[in-house]
Amino acid sequence: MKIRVGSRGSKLAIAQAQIFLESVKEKHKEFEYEIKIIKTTGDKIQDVSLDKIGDKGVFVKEIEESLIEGTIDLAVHSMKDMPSAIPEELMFSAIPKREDPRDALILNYGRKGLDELPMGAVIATGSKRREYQLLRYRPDIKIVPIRGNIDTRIRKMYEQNLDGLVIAAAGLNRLKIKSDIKQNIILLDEELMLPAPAQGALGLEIRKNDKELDDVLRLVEDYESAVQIRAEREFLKEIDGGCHLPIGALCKVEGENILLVGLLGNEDGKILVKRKIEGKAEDAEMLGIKLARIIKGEMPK
Ligand SMILES: NCc1[nH]cc(CCC(=O)O)c1CC(=O)O
Repeated sequence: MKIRVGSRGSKLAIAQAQIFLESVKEKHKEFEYEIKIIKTTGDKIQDVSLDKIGDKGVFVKEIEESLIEGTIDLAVHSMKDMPSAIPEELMFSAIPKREDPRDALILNYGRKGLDELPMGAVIATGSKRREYQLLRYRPDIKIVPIRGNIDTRIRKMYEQNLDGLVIAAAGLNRLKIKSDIKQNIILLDEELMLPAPAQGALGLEIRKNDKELDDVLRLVEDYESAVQIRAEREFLKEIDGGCHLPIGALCKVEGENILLVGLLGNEDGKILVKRKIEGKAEDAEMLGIKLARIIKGEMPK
């Protein structure tokens, strides 16, 4: 079978589609694919901050239209960029093994670590979740906004002589970006920096009626990743926040049990509520909803 796969044109989008598709080929010898690049609204508008151009849908709308029209059969997305609701005609297939969910800090030349940064050091991020959690740990740090794909962000760090940049470890790993003489990459512990719901996971979007493709993709399902994503995405959906609020979630699986940590803050970051819940893996969705309700109940009106 030959599958037409839609992907955004960024290096990261193409790399993660290829890495994933090669892993399917290993399990299913007859599997063949071609990648079609689709330019989304989010890719076209590069100079506007994301909270101003609308919801998460800006990176997926054109790709979903191609799926529905039938010009592609599969879209490989970063699950964390996916809105809670997808079109009726479509569904997510299997959840493959998740990359490292943590955030990483890329430090410019000579900077040793977060604790060693001088007072008033300048760190770039466009995410409220990253900004406010970093400020909790180091209130003296100055946060500046940044946009663009991973290479562009790193280039801007050098050009503007910033001290560092927060970015998803998954993206760095997939693009094989490592520490070197010019930059030092450190992973941020989830205690300090709770990741975005589903960070590091892929969302495999297909047509609901494409049973044949769904069966093939099920070969690469990863049980633990699937449970984590169910809990974290259900938490996100119930929080119903939008990208102007800091929202984080991370689920850990221990056999049949899970531990889910969730975070919600207000717009200016003065309030950050972080709580956890434990239970059975089979109740992942319900626990996500329950935790979201607990946290929302603690937010001042
Ligand atoms: N928001 C953009 C985006 N979408 C997915 C990733 C990284 C890969 C992933 O989390 O799956 C990134 C870059 C980042 O957040 O630093």
